[in-house]
Amino acid sequence: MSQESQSTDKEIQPLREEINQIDARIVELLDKRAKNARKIGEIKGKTDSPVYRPERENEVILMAVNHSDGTLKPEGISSIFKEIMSACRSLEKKTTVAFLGPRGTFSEMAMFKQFGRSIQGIACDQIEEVFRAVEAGTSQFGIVPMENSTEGSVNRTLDALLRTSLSIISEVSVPVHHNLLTKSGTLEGITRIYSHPQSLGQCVGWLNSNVPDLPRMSASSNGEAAKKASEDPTIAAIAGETAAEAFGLKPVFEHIQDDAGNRTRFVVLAKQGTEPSKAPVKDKTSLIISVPHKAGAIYHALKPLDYHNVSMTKFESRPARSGTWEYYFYIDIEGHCKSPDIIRALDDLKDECAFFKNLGSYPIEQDFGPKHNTGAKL
Ligand SMILES: O=C(O)C(=O)C[C@]1(C(=O)O)C=C[C@@H](O)C=C1
Repeated sequence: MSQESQSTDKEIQPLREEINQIDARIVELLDKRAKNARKIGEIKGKTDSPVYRPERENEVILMAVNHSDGTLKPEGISSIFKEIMSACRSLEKKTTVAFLGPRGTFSEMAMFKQFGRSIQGIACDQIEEVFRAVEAGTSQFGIVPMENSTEGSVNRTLDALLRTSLSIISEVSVPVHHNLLTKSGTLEGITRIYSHPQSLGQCVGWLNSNVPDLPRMSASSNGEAAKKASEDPTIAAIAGETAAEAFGLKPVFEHIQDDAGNRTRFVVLAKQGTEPSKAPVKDKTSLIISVPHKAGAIYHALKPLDYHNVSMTKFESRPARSGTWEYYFYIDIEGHCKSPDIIRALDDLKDECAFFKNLGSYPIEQDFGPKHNTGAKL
């Protein structure tokens, strides 16, 4: 060992010793925390109340972020606490989550971001299968893509939401970076490109400029496309890094999505509902409505929101498929459906609607940008 590295080691050693002591203390506290969670689980078991409480988890994360002196980044604290709560939750009850598989999809990434790693993921082939798994009780929760910042809404999810008896209980978004992947890491011998239609749409500009002659084929998921590419050297796939790792593919080109800030928002489905979040965490409520086929109907339907001072954060239409140019409107409003002002607004809104469905209330995803601080304390 050189003299230089000996002196570096001498300087590092006391800091490592201190880290060892801190880690021992952290583990003691984590065990103590886990024992409390286990007790909470026993109490919940007596009344059959839901173990997973997204509104409480958001509150815990927000308090932890605000307690920090800023040395650790908010997103770092958030992911540490997600994993702590995931491990604690697993002592209360095993968490099962259905997602759009196979492994390596952005749905899987969103699932781990929301629930942590101490869960059992159940890979489904189709979005509708995720709904069915939760409805049938094969899985406690399901996670489905709702909208993408480049391509807009995921229509199969919107259609399945119309029919389901499940509620939306939380939302989570992940950055979506696409790569062009092959077995060899080159385009030699490649005759076609597979991906999910949404992903092909998110990369259309890049594909037109760089590989205009390669036919684009639709796959049920990016993971499925990656699987195909791993089995056939004439196929390239558009998928993320995790799919590349899962199926042993190499990138030919990285970050080929047309928008560098490309993100997908996912929603979590369950049979259970949620309770209103504690301030400063805010809730939103998702609704589907249709209005009578007459002039000014949508204007009259939305008037109660204005009257009760309720903010609308999303408004989107989808054909009712009745062949009569009628539409379902997918609406998000701020607030929880159990809070008095929202109850009043929704009562008035229902009176104006031909169809009304409350998809559920859930905590608004927290954005841990660099300047984040809401004042909540541990
Ligand atoms: O507070 C609760 O209800 C708990 O069960 C504890 C806990 C946690 O680890 O903090 C675990 C699971 C829930 O989703 C929320 C929080």
